[in-house]
Amino acid sequence: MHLVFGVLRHRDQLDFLVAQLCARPTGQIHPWVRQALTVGLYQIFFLDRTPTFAAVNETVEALRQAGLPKKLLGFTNAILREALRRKEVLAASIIADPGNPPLLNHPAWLTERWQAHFGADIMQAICAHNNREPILCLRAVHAYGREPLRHLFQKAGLNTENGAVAPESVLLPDFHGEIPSLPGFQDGLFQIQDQSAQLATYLLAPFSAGRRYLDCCAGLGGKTTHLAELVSSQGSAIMALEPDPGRFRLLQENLARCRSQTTVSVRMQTLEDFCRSCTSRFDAVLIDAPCSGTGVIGRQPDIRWNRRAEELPRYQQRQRALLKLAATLLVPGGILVYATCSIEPEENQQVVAGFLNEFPAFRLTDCREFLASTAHHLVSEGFFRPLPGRGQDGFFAARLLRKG
Ligand SMILES: C[S@@+](CC[C@H](N)C(=O)[O-])C[C@H]1O[C@@H](n2cnc3c(N)ncnc32)[C@H](O)[C@@H]1O
Repeated sequence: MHLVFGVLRHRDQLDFLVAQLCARPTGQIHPWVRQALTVGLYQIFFLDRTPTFAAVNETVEALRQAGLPKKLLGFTNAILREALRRKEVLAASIIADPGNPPLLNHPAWLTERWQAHFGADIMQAICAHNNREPILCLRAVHAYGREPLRHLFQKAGLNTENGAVAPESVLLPDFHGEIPSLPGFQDGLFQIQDQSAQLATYLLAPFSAGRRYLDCCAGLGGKTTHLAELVSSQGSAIMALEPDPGRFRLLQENLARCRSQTTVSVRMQTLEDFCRSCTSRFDAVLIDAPCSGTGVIGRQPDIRWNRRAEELPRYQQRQRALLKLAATLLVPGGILVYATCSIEPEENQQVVAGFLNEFPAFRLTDCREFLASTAHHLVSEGFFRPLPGRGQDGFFAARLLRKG
């Protein structure tokens, strides 16, 4: 997984190296050889824990096991050895080549739109962030607390940091192991959750007694479990929907691990199906909508290569439909939080603007009031919209109030 993700995070640079090292045009190289070369070159140029002879031998061996002819094995071997000979000069050329545009390892349609929306410097900072290995970010459960959790990790020899923006967040910058091996996992002392996602749940405030909450797109339950910790257990109830069977199973597991006192009911259902039979109304509804995921490309590096600009209107259409449905489930005075892990205005501000136009009974409230002061700089025009950065994913949330 590390090798595959690494290749996806450095694809432009690796393709550039292949082009420098092979006399024939890249398009004419056998596709398996080309892919194997990028995996070998990734280890040679970006990893210091793989001995170079192993990177060469294992790459050639992988192609041998795939049944490729000897001639192609020899070709691969020769290219990788040539890369070792010219490593220093080539390494310098992929970092900064003054005569050429920087190799950003993102498709042009994304870098061009980010440059247009945020300017060249921020676009390059987002790409640089997405090209680094992400830092593991956890949310300490409310009842246990962040400092005791850090203490527990420190006793196990783990290096930890407080996240800069979310009050319950703990970063583990050097940890690359199995999550269940972390102390406190089985006891439900933390959940894996990025800082931006952690902050989003606070927008569902108030958390007073006797309120009913609906999490329309619960996924693995990152926000559902957080909400279950934040709400008053006195008479409050949470309903969570997740139609995907695999995610639904993990949602149930995560809820069981979090051991909250609050009643959480779960349904393996779409919002559309739920609305058909639901007669109850809720005080707060969260719609964490399916989206392009351009805010989480650092964690899921394949997203940058798999998405297309033409897909954004389709996402928008679905998001508008889900938001409209969710709005029908609120009591007067209720709170509707719309969120995505996209940084594209089509999926965010445009969806909210279209909704407010169509539903004058709702108005936007300023997210700042509900977030810790450490996160106030992430709010603009009332929206919570952090860009990808250290220990923080790109995210969007709007808090809408149904007028009384
Ligand atoms: C962005 S993810 C949710 C992440 C989750 N809230 C969390 O905090 O971990 C969106 C989820 O919506 C679910 N989904 C997709 N279509 C849906 C629909 N029509 N109704 C309800 N959920 C849906 C997807 O299966 C996916 O798990």
